[in-house]
Amino acid sequence: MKLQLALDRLTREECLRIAKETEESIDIIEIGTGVIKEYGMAIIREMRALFPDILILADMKTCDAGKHEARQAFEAGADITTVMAFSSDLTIKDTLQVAEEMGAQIMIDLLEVHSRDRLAELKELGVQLVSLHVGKDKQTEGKFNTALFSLVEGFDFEVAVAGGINLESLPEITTHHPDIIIAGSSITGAENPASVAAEMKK
Ligand SMILES: O=C(CO)[C@H](O)[C@H](O)COP(=O)(O)O
Repeated sequence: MKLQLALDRLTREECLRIAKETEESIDIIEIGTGVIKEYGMAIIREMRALFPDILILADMKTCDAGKHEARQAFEAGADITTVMAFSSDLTIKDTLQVAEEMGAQIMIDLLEVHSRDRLAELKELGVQLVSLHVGKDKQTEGKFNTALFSLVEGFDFEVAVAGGINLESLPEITTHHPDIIIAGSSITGAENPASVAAEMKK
């Protein structure tokens, strides 16, 4: 089970500091969508240079122009980039093709997707990695809960989970054996990010 640190709504300096403080406990550094909007591909390049041995995920949340955006992220040094599950099948196919060509990976973000039919279509398209995700705004109505695993039950996907996950909710979530736990604000907003990340990893 990998731990992915989501760096969202932070300055460049905060991203670098928190990644440095937590690097021993994390397997994947996620450059959040808002951070990419602020700093562009430059921050992915910078993180790649600073953390050559940690996987980097660019949370591009691509929903169109898939080939171009996937290439952009991978050329900047990302190992994984995200594509929205509601995107056209053509977009998903194109990004999977670019990932294969470049030896990288696509994570399909299931944000607001509730239909298992769509999961079957994603499987058919060749998707391997999906993320069950309760968005930031939706978290005001409730954070990630284990009932959400029913969407992917019976499908052979690698599964990441995200949406306000913290030390309190983690033990129940891990009983479902997701492949990747994504934690953002519970680490980045903590007084001591390194100790929360270490505790989560443990
Ligand atoms: O993709 C995201 C927001 O769209 C976040 O990376 C994800 O939700 C994890 O952050 P948090 O633990 O703060 O919810």
